[in-house]
Amino acid sequence: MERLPGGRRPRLVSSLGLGRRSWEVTLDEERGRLAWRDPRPPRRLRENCFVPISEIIAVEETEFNKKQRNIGRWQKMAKLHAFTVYYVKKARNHRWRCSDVTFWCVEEHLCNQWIQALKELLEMQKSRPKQLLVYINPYGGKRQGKRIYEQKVAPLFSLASISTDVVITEHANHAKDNLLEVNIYKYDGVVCVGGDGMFSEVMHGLIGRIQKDSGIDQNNPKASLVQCNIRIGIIPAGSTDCICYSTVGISDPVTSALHIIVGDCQPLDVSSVHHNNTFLKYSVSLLGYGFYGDILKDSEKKRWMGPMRYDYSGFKTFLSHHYYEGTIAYQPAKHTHGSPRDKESCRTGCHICKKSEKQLAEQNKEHGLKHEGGEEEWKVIKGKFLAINAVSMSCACPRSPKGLSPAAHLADGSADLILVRKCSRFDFLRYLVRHTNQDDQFDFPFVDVYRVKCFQFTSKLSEDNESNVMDIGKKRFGQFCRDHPACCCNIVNSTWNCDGETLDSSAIEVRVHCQLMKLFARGIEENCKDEAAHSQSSIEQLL
Ligand SMILES: Nc1ncnc2c1ncn2[C@@H]1O[C@H](COP(=O)(O)OP(=O)(O)OP(=O)(O)O)[C@@H](O)[C@H]1O
Ligand SMILES: CCCCCCCCCCCCC/C=C/[C@@H](O)[C@H](CO)NC(C)=O
Ligand SMILES: [Ca+2]
Repeated sequence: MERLPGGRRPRLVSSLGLGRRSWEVTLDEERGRLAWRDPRPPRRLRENCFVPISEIIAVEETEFNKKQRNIGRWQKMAKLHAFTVYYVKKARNHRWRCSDVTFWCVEEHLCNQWIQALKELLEMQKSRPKQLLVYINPYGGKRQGKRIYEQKVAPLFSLASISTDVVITEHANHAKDNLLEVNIYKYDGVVCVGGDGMFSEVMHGLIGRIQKDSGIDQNNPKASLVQCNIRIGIIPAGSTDCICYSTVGISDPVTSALHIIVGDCQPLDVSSVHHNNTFLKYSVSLLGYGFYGDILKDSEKKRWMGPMRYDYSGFKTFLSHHYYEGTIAYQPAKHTHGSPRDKESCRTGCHICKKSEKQLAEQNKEHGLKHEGGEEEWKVIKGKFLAINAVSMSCACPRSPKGLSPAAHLADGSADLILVRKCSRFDFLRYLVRHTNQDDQFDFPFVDVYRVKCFQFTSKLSEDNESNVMDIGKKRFGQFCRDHPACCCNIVNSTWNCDGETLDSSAIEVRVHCQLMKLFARGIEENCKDEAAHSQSSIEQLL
């Protein structure tokens, strides 16, 4: 396409065949879309059909006769030339699918002009990945990771001309260790096929590698960590897939692959967890002590059950009704404008996360990598708790579509700290059930929620018994109590559930790092079936 003054491109408008009819097709670079309309539509179809260029997956020359149905006299009169545009079609519940439309014409030159113009525009989509490093956990979830990748994802990557290096993991920590060695900088992103645990591995590998290459000591809980700009894509094939669900709105491999192909980018908060100046773990979803820690600990022994293990251990843990005593100290997140009791949730283009992004940029400009603002007031809470949950995102998942904290933000630099105090089994059940319906799960006298930027937790046991000798006794006592399932006493420690991995230390120090990493996602889109998809479906009815 020739350029107009100022580098602008003209619109490319042609009359092209689509099905049996002739359509007016427009490639409008300024509006960023490919549109087609029937110049003489029946009354019920006076719509313009369009696809945003940013959601076109690929364009290919098409061998017309193989692909098309009989289009009547045109086919007999001349050799036809055709091209197919593959694009994202948005279905219900945030599901994306790859759809296609084939246009034809008699002139070869016109067909080539269209293919070239579309390819040039796709080349200009700079955020799209060209080379990806893929890790597949063959044992996650229902052990379908390899099949899902090969059958549903690889063909889409190949259609979009993305080249991949694929590693099928052979043991736990394979991906993490590998990321510390390989030349990660030649890739535009890393994809993990598996569940939250697999994502956590890849995230630890990437963040750890960036800190190592930048000379940052991860053991220092006050260090300002260096942001990781290599995006991670999640192809869900795990048991909970909470991180995928909370950032895309659905756990569906094809939808996630398409978000990777179009080059989406969603920044994500990451919490660091330390104990005594020793780095333990990073977390992006749930850090849970008590109920979720106990479920995880029990379910790890039942991995052979697959995703069902969480239901089994969940029921068992609910019946055991253990509570734990301890002290929590936290610093409120004063920089962010939202509250955990907001009615609005974090959605694509969220203005609260955008404000945090701006603040972060200003802060980095002023202070470089030096950590600031550590001396604000701490609030202290002591008590007996059934659950202590800190979530950096909503933690929505198929079991709980609004999540543990429905108004938590993906990238605002804060976590929601949820304290569920000792209450009756019946009340705790009411609290749990509210995760599955529209009622407010924070509207109970025994539940408190705070938006925090950091917190510390020490169990009563760690406070009381600090010496090694006492530690041995404590472990023995713990064993004793576990041997009597009917006992609900609080003299044992729970474990922390850190994004689905257990942490044995019950005294921890947690800090949220605003937007430390990025995903191939765009957050959850507002739940309306968009105009383009609507028009596309009417077109399909017509063809
Ligand atoms: N080849 C392997 N063999 C054994 N374990 C592996 C292998 N590859 C990865 N892992 C480990 O398996 C753990 C669980 O995997 P993954 O998260 O994919 O599935 P899941 O636990 O079923 O799902 P979720 O985390 O969503 O509940 C990860 O923590 C990862 O370290
Ligand atoms: C009787 C009805 C009870 C319904 C209880 C529903 C509550 C479900 C909430 C699930 C939240 C899961 C948060 C995600 C945690 C993940 O990090 C982790 C690893 O995948 N998964 C689990 C289960 O720990
Ligand atoms: Ca957050």
